[in-house]
Amino acid sequence: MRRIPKVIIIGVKKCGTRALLEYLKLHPLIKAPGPEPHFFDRNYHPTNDHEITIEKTPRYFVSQDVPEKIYNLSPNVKLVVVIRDPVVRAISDFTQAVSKNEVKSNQTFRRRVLRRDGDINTHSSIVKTGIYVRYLTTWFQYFGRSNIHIVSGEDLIANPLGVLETVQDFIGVQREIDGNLIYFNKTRGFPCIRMLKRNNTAKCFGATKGRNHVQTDSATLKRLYDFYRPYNQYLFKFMNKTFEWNVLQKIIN
Ligand SMILES: Nc1ncnc2c1ncn2[C@@H]1O[C@H](COP(=O)(O)OS(=O)(=O)O)[C@@H](OP(=O)(O)O)[C@H]1O
Repeated sequence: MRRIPKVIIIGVKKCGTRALLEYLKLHPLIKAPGPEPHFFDRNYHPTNDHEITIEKTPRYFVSQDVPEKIYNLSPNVKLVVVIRDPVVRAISDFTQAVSKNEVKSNQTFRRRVLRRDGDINTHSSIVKTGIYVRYLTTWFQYFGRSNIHIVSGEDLIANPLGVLETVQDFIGVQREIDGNLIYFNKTRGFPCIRMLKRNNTAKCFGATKGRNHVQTDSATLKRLYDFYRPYNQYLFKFMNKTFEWNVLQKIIN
């Protein structure tokens, strides 16, 4: 029988999708073909699989045609979305672009997210991606609330085991991820995975995860927080849940 993934981490870019995928792979029944197989955009071929196949492709979240494509193939698929403070997400996204040399040398975070007149550049994907509620409403229209699970990226770092319990319940598998395998690594400042098969050596995520962010000024941060606030409030109402997105608040006050 030909199968497509039963669970998809659809995003959001720079919110912790890779960590979540790696943790879930510790479950004996959960298999992932690769970190980002791009099943629904580049490699649109259903595959054979007898286990719970999971894939993560953060671009799906913001791709207009993907919700319908997935729905037409698999209306009951379970979707997981990781979201974090959209201002921090934007900085993380820009930091990645800088490190990949995708940013001109005179480009700063401020210039990327603000227009010359000081208004928010709503055409920038770095800004748009953080308007989570705009994309989520489409996903909810197709898949309904019961098939979409929203994870806090901040909780995923602070309490990975707690998050994983809720995700395993959502996926419908027994809670079999061994909590001893995930531990907080002080040097990295993030949780890492203990590799039993490799003498308990640590598997931390590469330098592209949890890196130092580019610096930005408090006025830009304030503009962004003001911009996202109404969208966030709408999102919290929509989800019936609130996230504490104020880590940078002390800088702007
Ligand atoms: N355990 C662990 N180790 C390292 N990093 C962790 C971990 N858990 C969550 N995170 C956060 O994941 C952020 C990267 O998100 P993604 O994996 O979704 O990025 S990507 O879109 O796939 O490029 C990354 O963002 P930055 O800190 O901005 O680099 C991390 O904050």
